[in-house]
Amino acid sequence: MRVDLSKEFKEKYQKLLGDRAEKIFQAIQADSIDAFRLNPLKDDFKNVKVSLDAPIPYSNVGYYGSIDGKQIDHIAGYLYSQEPSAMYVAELVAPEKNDRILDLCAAPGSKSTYLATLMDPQDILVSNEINHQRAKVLSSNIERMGITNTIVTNNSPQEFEKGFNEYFDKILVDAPCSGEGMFRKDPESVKYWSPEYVEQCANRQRHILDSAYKLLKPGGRLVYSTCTFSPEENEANIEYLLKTYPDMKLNEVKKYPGMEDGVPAWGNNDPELKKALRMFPDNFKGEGHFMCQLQKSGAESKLRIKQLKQNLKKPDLELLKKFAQTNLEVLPQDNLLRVKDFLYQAASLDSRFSSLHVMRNGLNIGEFKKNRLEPDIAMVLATQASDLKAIYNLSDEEYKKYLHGESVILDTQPDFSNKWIGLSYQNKLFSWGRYSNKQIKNVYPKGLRR
Ligand SMILES: C[S@@+](CC[C@H](N)C(=O)[O-])C[C@H]1O[C@@H](n2cnc3c(N)ncnc32)[C@H](O)[C@@H]1O
Repeated sequence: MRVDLSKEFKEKYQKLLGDRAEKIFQAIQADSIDAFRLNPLKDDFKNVKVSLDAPIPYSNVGYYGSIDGKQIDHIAGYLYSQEPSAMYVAELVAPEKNDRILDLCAAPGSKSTYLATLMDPQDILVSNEINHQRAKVLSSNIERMGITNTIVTNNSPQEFEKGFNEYFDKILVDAPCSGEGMFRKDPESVKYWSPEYVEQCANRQRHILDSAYKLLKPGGRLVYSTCTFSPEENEANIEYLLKTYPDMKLNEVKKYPGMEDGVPAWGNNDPELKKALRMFPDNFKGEGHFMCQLQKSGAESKLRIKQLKQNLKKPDLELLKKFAQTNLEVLPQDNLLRVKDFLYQAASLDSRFSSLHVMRNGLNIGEFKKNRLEPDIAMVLATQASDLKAIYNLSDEEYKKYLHGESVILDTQPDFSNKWIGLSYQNKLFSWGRYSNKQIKNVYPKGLRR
């Protein structure tokens, strides 16, 4: 589809880029570049039905090419579709052992799901999204990828300032922006563009950066990224940050072929701005992006952390034990938290999180119903086959029916005596099934059926 660039847009970039502008306008009319990532949280993560012939040079898990959202590799969380430029953002965050990381503008979750795979599973990722509907999508992507160390929250950046000042070692601000770098991927978005919209975005981004600064520990690292070209939302905002907070400095980052320096003339001519990184689609195999890594100076002060107690009462614990004895090889023991009727293995028990709108804290194990615990799909997606007592691998026909919401009638009577069965297709676990009398009852969540 042709991207209808406005006269104002073209004139702006002709002024900024001279002769190069025409090349970029042409690149915006070309096809966007598809890519995907593997999920190393799975033991057999390379066991996917998609070509791995074209690896992305700056990512250990990224490949050029497109995937089918209906294939089991996607449904079971082995694959995540993400355009190639965006993959470098998580690499710039570069998680380290014992980090507490905040992804402040996280939906639908492509950076968070990448970050989680670069982190030690014991360390905490807070994945926040201000918009409730988008936060639900984020939460379901975290679930699909089998991630267990993440707290998904639905708050504004300002709401974090009440309890989380100087709390995070690394913060990612993948800011809401005018999206100029994504015009060819989403040609409709060009309709929202205007100089006033760019200004509005820049203004909102500065507010988000003000909050992020407060939440960052001294010594901590902030990564700022946008998928837009505009100087106002990029170099000018970094210039604002450096001027407002003199303890913030830009770090040098590795630039692979096609990655370009930030443009000092698009800020206040500070040569430091060269340390930022730009990707233009005429010169880079990906969409248009800006990103940079900043560091806050100073030494970290000790924070007092009040831990919530595990709050599982004896009868709940008995139900969990009963469920685990029949269905699991391991009993979840640490960080058990009951929230209403739901049982979580919490990523964090820090009481601060009670002040936020938490949508998911770590692994959702299941829901207490009358006299039983019903496991949640999150558990099966985060589990390796060896952790389950019973698994049934569906045939092509059974899989189609199961995804559709039907139960599976078995010809034989397997040794499943009323168990929760891990269901797989092509040997990839993707759901629970409840076995009873030669039938596997369908418990696939309605929202995921197709
Ligand atoms: C570029 S998108 C994030 C993409 C995401 N990081 C990913 O990789 O999947 C920016 C997000 O910021 C959110 N947002 C909008 N206004 C915001 C605000 N004032 N503060 C924080 N986030 C905001 C949007 O809802 C949107 O989900």
